[in-house]
Amino acid sequence: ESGKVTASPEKNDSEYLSPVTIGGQALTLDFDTGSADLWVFSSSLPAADSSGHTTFDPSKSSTWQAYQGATWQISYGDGSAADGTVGFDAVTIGGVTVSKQAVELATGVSGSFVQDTQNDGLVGLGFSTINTVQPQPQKTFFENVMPSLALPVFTANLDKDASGTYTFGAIDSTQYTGDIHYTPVDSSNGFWEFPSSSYTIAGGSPTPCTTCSPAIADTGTSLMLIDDDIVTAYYAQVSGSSLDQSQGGYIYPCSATLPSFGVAIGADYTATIPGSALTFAELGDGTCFGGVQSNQGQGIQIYGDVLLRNFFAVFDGGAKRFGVATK
Ligand SMILES: O=C(Cc1ccccc1)Nn1cnc2ccccc21
Repeated sequence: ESGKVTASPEKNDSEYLSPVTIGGQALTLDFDTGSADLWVFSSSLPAADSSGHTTFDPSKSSTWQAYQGATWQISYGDGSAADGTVGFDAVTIGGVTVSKQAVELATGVSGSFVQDTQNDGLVGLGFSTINTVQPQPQKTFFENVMPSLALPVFTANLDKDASGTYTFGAIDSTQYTGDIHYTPVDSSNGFWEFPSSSYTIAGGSPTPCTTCSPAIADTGTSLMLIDDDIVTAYYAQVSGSSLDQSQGGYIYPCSATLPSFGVAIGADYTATIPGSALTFAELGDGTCFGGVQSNQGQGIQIYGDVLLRNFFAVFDGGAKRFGVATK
């Protein structure tokens, strides 16, 4: 079997939201290859926290099974967090159903989730080694459905300021051009992680970097969070740019011409993003906030939506590989 769903961007393509049915209830969730918990705003949240969100009410699902005593708590790199209880229910995405998917009910969420009223929770599409359910980590939707998919893959075809597509179980050849360039994935940290040992700024042949951190493909991150020395070199080529503490990153005049930025996807391919696609947001006063920002020395580079929205991306759970193609 295979299925596809729309991925609709929030403002600035900060995240992409997709329709999911759980126990017959429709919610709008953020598919996140950078984590492995499927959690939803629940009817048990304080009303002040769930106001504006659609909540999942287990008492209204005839197929809900509580997982007595199980709990979860997650915190993300940006400081946001959520926690709660666990059960199992039928989860359907694009016509593809897992009948007993672990569904994590939020009884607590941090402020950024409360404010993001279009987002009713997340579908983690990383590896279940980082699932936070106790006493027993639970499998992701993709891990559960993989054996019944025509191909053990899902693809992300995200677009700039336009709706894209997630597809499970098929590689839709109408969604890309040319070859798909794959790299093996090391899933030992729970991410779709691969080496990224060269980069290019403003074109030309790639600069090798033996000290470059490995990278992860992360649909749940808005920006590209890159090793500090590379980011410094990039903005050195943007006239009028500066590191603005209050904004939390590099800004520049929106009239600036940004150089292209290319990053290695494994050993054989450089994914190059044109400068025109490297602004994340206009700040309203003629300055712009860059899509390329520092990873603050975290030892991992996070290739988020600023990269992914320019490519067709394949997450291959069968061969444990990640691939990109132009489109
Ligand atoms: O947290 C991050 C990005 C990040 C920021 C700073 C340091 C390290 C990583 N992404 N992310 C991935 N999945 C998420 C889900 C919610 C919020 C943020 C999420």
